[in-house]
Amino acid sequence: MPETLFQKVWNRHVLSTTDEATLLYIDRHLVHEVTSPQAFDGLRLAGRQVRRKDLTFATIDHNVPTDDQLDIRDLLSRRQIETLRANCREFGVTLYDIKSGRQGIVHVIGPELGLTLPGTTIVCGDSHTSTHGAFGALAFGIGTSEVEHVLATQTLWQGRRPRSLGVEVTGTLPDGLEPKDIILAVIRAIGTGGGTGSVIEYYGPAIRALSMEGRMTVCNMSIEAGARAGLIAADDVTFEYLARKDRPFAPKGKAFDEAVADWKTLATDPDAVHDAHVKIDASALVPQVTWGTNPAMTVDATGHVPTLAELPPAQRDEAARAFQYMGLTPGTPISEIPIDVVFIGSCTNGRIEDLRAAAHVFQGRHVAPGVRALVVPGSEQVRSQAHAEGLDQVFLDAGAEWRQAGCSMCLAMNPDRLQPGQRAASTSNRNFEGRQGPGGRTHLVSAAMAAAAAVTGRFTDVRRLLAR
Ligand SMILES: CC(C)[C@H](C(=O)O)[C@@H](O)C(=O)O
Ligand code: SF4
Repeated sequence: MPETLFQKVWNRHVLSTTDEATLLYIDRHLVHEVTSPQAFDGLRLAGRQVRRKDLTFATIDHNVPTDDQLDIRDLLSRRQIETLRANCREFGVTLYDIKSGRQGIVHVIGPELGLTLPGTTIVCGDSHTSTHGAFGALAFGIGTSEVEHVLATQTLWQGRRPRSLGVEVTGTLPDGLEPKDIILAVIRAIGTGGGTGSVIEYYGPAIRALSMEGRMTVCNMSIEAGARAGLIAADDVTFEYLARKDRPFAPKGKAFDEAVADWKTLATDPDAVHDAHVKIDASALVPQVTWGTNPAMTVDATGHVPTLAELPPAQRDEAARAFQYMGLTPGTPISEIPIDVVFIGSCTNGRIEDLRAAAHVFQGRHVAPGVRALVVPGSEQVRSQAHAEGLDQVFLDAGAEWRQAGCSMCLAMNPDRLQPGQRAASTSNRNFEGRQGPGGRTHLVSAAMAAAAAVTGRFTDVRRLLAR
């Protein structure tokens, strides 16, 4: 019976099934400071240990300040960080702490460490765990009580097996466009509920042409389409990434070759069918900008804020609320919307290729007067790589702030926030009301588009800047 990649990985991990549920074996458990304290408390109360310390890895990302990581003034943040440290010590879990050289956003460091491997199951108390699916791993977010269950047993109960949604991306992504534009276009096409109950597999020539960084950007936002996870079959790009010498947990030598032979068997069989299928032509895309308060409220950078008449009746109420919250007049050209803040970072776009794309635009230009631009590497490794390439100097010369690693302004859980009413061009993944700070207004874009907004003070089709 032909199988999809998702079915193959799922089936490999089934330990037992009942009529309604399946017990899955978990290969890797990633942990951060926000969703783990109660899980460790639960273990302590029950007198249990972490079952597989060797498969459990923690870092600090959401609460860490990015101007000076060591200066944690917010009491709740400090307590959460100290609690994670104490829990990792007590339970013997490896922690990639601030200044370890390996700290960073959990979804950025997992792949860097070689923890994220094809065909594995990966969970974390965090919705954007879908990022790791870029390696052909079945990776998804879990709640805190499930974190406790995985800590104690290295297994996880799941309901019925999710459906498989095939998202085929054909053609070639035009110059100036980025993987972020692909995933925004996908969510725009299928809606924030388009992936509900499904695991999305992305495939097709435009996906094959992406680097691992780009594939992670795409899989990262699967959750914003309502999907349980996103997946891309591993190929030579994946194997090359995992073969690099700084991936301590990836198999080495003969074990690596054997693993590759196995990983190659995990692609979706030619005759396998997905439960549903969507096709997007990357060649026809232009840079994407969200205008509203969910990631499907997206338009072309060359377009305008929709008018109510242009929207289907079922979407009009939500749109009217979004116009108001976002302080936007329907019909306004996107290129006429001024911005106050630019945030380049997050587990969506805080990797080295994103910083390169931003630096390419910043090079020889300056942040527009009155605009604040933050560039925040997703990890300490990304930060040192950026230094090695001189990107930090490009950002600083352009008048942007060059920060330390963390979630930063992706969400308002640390000092990096929008002020009420401020409008941001942001490379992150969520734009609901207050996401980047109470009253803050978020427009999601690619790193190149964010940099273009920074230097022009408004949304500017980055292709116009690069064409000069
Ligand atoms: C804090 C955490 C639970 C949350 C998530 O699960 O996604 C955060 O990472 C986010 O992006 O909103
Ligand atoms: S960068 Fe943003 S989306 Fe990613 S884990 Fe941190 S808060 Fe969540």
